Amino acid sequence: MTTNAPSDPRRSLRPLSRLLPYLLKHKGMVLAALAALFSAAIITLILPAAVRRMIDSGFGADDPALVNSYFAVLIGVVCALACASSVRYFLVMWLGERVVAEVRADVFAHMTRLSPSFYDSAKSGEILSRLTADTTQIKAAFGASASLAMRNTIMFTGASVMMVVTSPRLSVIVLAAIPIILIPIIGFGRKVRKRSRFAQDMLADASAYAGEMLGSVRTLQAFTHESRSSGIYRSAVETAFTAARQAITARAALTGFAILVIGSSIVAVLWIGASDVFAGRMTGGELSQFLLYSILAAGSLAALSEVWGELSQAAGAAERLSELLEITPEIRAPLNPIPLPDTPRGEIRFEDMSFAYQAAGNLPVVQDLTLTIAPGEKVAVVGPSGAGKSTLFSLLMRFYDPTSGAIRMNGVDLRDLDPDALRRNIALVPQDTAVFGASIAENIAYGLPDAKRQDIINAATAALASPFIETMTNGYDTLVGERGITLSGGQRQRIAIARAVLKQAPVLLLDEATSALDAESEQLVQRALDQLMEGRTTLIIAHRLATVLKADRIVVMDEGRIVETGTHQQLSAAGGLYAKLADLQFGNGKEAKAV
Ligand SMILES: Nc1ncnc2c1ncn2[C@@H]1O[C@H](COP(=O)(O)OP(=O)(O)OP(=O)(O)O)[C@@H](O)[C@H]1O
Repeated sequence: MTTNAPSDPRRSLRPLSRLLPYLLKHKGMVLAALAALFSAAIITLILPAAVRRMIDSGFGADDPALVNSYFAVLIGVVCALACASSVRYFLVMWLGERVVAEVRADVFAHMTRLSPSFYDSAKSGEILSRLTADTTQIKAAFGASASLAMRNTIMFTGASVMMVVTSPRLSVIVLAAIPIILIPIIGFGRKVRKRSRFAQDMLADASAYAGEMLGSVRTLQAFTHESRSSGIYRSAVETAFTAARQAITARAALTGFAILVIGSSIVAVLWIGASDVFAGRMTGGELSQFLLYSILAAGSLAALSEVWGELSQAAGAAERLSELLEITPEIRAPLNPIPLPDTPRGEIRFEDMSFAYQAAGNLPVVQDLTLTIAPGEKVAVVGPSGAGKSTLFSLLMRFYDPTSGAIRMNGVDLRDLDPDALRRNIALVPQDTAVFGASIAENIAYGLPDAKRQDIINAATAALASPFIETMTNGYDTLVGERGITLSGGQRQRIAIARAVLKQAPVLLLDEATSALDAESEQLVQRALDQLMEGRTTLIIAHRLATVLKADRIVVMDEGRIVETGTHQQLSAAGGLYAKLADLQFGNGKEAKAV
């Protein structure tokens, strides 16, 4: 995956424009926020002028009544400022939260649609870090930094103009200090950005590592890997800390420098201004007004330097998210998909098909495979480990497209079908059953969330899962741990079979569906599966040949090719690979006949 390389020069804020459509969905709120932003800035800019008039006309004229009325107006101005600022804060933060909620939901929805080939090489921990850490940065940018940037730009421009209007002479001193501050800000800022991006990359890697390790905590402990894992994580976190420390050092130096230059220029202004007041070249009120404007201008400039760093970090985050959103799923529905009939017959044809996984360097895994499976036929696929059996199932589900040749269902090339429609017609019992941290009933109804409770119970009964479910504290409403950790392998497998029973699809794919069951349960579940297979096109992968004896046909695969086909008797008699496998398991096939 192309990720956030620290050397990547992401200085521009352009990636943030990718988020504009999200903002534009809430035009009313954006306009209201801008109005509040401008009002607050303008009111703040009015304040110094009001102070000057109060000093010059009130104190200067020695008129307490005037001073009182000025104070009353000032309180009104402060109230308006308070209202505008709190409305601004609410609207801007609301927009930040809203945009991020929508970006997160869109990125997740997009990720669920990416083909399995993407996940063959992607790190899920790293993607999670983008979904959480990067979106949080964007929230900060939209919620606070963008509004701060706008507010401070308005304030800086307004205060600078007002300074020149108030005293062009003193303005020269303050404005001369600006380049002295800006030049190091740009230099330091670049360093800050580079180091903090690096710190984030290291943290993302560390989170990916932590996610993987904690997800397999039993293996970690079984192999006493605790200290090593902790050490690896600690050193990643330490590297992130070092990078963050360098960024902080640069930022601290920058802050000190900015305060020194700004403070000195203000003192200089005050000094020169005071002598101007003594000499009668300006009034005390004018000096106060100028001073307040220069403090506002300096404060805005300092805030802008800080915000700039945050905005460019957010731009980096937006870019990382855009990268994810720009990945197009390899498997997509065609523009005009051919509809499958309401009750498809379930005929499957592999036509001179070859396939290679990109992630495995395009080495052919299935080669020149031709096979037709009639509707309702039960075909067993056997062969040594790594022969390409599960890959056939993945291709049938259209998780991948063949490199050459075609696969057809009811005569239609899978690439001409909508993948959703295709998958609705296939029930898969995979090798590694995925059970989720939800209730047992929700897990069984995973493919059919609207299923009736009675249908769920019937499916569980058929899959022989009801006896263990009924002994659980809350029966079908019992929550299972994350990834079904609180269930045994056999229990998980029965949940998967119940799922397939509930789905009632015309094509059934069983990949080692009973491998985790004890002999007795296997026989019972097998009976349930026999019933389920009735009238359905079924492909069965099984290492235990006892499971495949009842198949209408057995296909033997080796190194991605079909090497034999026939019934158990025919293949045992042929003396090929199947006979060898059967011999190893049954001893001359004698016991096989007994099964
Ligand atoms: N997602 C993947 N990315 C890259 N290579 C893969 C992927 N899945 C499987 N392979 C490779 O493809 C080959 C066939 O794997 P497959 O799982 O289809 O074999 P199998 O016959 O089902 O094996 P088993 O009986 O052990 O399940 C193997 O060499 C495997 O390493």
